[in-house]
Amino acid sequence: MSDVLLENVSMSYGSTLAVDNLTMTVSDGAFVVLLGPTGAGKTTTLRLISGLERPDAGDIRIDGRSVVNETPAQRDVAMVFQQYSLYPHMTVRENLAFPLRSPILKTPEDEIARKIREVAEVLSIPHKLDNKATELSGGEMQRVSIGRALVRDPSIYLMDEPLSSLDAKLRADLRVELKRIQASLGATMLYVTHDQIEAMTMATHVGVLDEGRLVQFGSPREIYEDPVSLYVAGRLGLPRINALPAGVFGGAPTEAKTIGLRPEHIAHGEGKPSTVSRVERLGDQTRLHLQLDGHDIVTLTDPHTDLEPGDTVAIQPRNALYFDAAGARIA
Ligand SMILES: Nc1ncnc2c1ncn2[C@@H]1O[C@H](COP(=O)(O)OP(=O)(O)OP(=O)(O)O)[C@@H](O)[C@H]1O
Repeated sequence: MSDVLLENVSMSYGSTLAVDNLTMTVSDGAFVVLLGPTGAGKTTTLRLISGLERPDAGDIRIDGRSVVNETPAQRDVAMVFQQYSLYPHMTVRENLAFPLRSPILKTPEDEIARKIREVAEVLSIPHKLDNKATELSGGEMQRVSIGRALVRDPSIYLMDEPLSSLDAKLRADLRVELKRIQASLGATMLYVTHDQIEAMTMATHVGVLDEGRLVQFGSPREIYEDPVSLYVAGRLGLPRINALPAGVFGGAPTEAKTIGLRPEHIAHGEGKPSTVSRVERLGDQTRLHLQLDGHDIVTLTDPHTDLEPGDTVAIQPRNALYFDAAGARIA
């Protein structure tokens, strides 16, 4: 596996600047998750590294070697797309073997057989190896797509929401399995997801993109606890961080325009009276929707709470984050 470095990389589609002067290192063995809303440039970043797109400016290095003039095959990256992309006329076994038989890798047949067995086991598809790709369910096809990357030992795995089309149980199982495989292989991974749990549990580092720019890079915990802006604070955490006018509870720094309160950073029992507007019981947690001076707030409460809409709850902030008028963090 390898270090992958993007250095001042920019790329436009026509007049749309998709990636804007992006500098980022994916270190050997790191699991980097890219976060950002739709259109932020996540997929384009993966396509630039894989060689499916060429940067207009900047350099991309794999293990110190500039790869911008190399073909995707020469770069030796493995990409998994959100939508499976299998060869429909081939069996699962042939699909998995395909990348290993490339003229560049030329893997011996006994090793191909061993790798296919291993990967099929991990992905729970050994009984499907002789099926045609078209004879699989959507979830099975996506597992084969992931398997096609995992049979290889590329310089980096690039995965674009690989689990998003799977059902909840399979997604949870494969999340744990992918993380285990990555850690045990010491694989370098760049992974796009909108899933909060995947980002928090799989990533060693999170990169937050905003309109093609990297606005923060750090451990999931840093991004969650110490965001540089309101935009970054809104990318991690479910329910999302509450953003309210800075003065609602008093005591805000003078420059502050907005107070950011994560659901778990709202203490109940003392402070300003708020009105319960909705109680959402999710089983393991109960979300409390509150109204305070005309603002909606979402917080968490005891799963067995007796609170009902119309009740009054006194609340006060604990560990608030403050942001200025431009959304930059000031405290
Ligand atoms: N083939 C294309 N032609 C023209 N514009 C494109 C093309 N692909 C992407 N774009 C534009 O480039 C920008 C970045 O797109 P990109 O797909 O990288 O975003 P993303 O963060 O991956 O979004 P999503 O979460 O929806 O996948 C967007 O404004 C998008 O509309």
